[in-house]
Amino acid sequence: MSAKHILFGFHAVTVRLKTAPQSISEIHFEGARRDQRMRQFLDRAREAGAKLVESDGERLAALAGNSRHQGVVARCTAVAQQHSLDDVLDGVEGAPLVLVLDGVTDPHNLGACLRVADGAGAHAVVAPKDHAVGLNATVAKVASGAAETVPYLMVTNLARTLNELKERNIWVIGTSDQAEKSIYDLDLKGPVALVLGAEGEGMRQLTAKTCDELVRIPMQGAVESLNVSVAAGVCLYEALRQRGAGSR
Ligand SMILES: C[S@@+](CC[C@H](N)C(=O)[O-])C[C@H]1O[C@@H](n2cnc3c(N)ncnc32)[C@H](O)[C@@H]1O
Repeated sequence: MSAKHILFGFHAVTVRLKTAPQSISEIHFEGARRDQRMRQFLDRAREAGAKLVESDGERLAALAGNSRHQGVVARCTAVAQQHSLDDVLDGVEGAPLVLVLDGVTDPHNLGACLRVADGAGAHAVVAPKDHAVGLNATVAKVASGAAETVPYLMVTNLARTLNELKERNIWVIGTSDQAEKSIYDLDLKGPVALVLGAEGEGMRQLTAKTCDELVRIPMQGAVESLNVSVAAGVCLYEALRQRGAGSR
């Protein structure tokens, strides 16, 4: 029998409803929530044929293991992630926030990046297939659940994907400790993709050239750069702060 997993929050469960509805055995929802987002979610879940179980906030928190469930918790089986960029971005409400990792091969770093992406509410993490680590057990453990909640897209051609993001009016911002402009001088409230590079070399040249803009995180001490997951945290949380979600 396949292992049971818990998914929670509108985004994670909606993505799973779209990509693998058959993997969801039941969705527990907070009956007291009757707002438009919940009504739309329940309509979508019914359309997908999901079994719905009415519940309350306390029981949902026990099921999810925390209180950040937004009134929606799904019991499901694990599936291999098969998201497409279109699947993920079409379901986004508001301005997309995407993390792109060019050449992160250390599973601990990928796990930590997924974890911080989840924390900051990023809609997806994108990486090149031939230049990255996959979602292995170490990644999943370090990610602390975020490997299930954040869509991880491994793409064949990263530069092409960055151009597709631009076609969707997503501003592609590369990061490098050599860049002149500071991340704190950017307006990150609109649709953005933040591109980070590999542990040793940083972003590949073509990746950097494809970005709309390059920015640095100010460094005050003797070291030149931050660990990639720390840099991802700084950038994503600056976007979150600017979007006014920092006090939640
Ligand atoms: C360990 S750093 C690699 C440093 C490498 N020397 C370079 O040229 O980018 C890994 C990644 O974290 C991000 N990063 C780390 N420190 C940064 C900083 N101070 N400013 C901007 N990005 C930074 C960049 O995306 C970088 O490619």
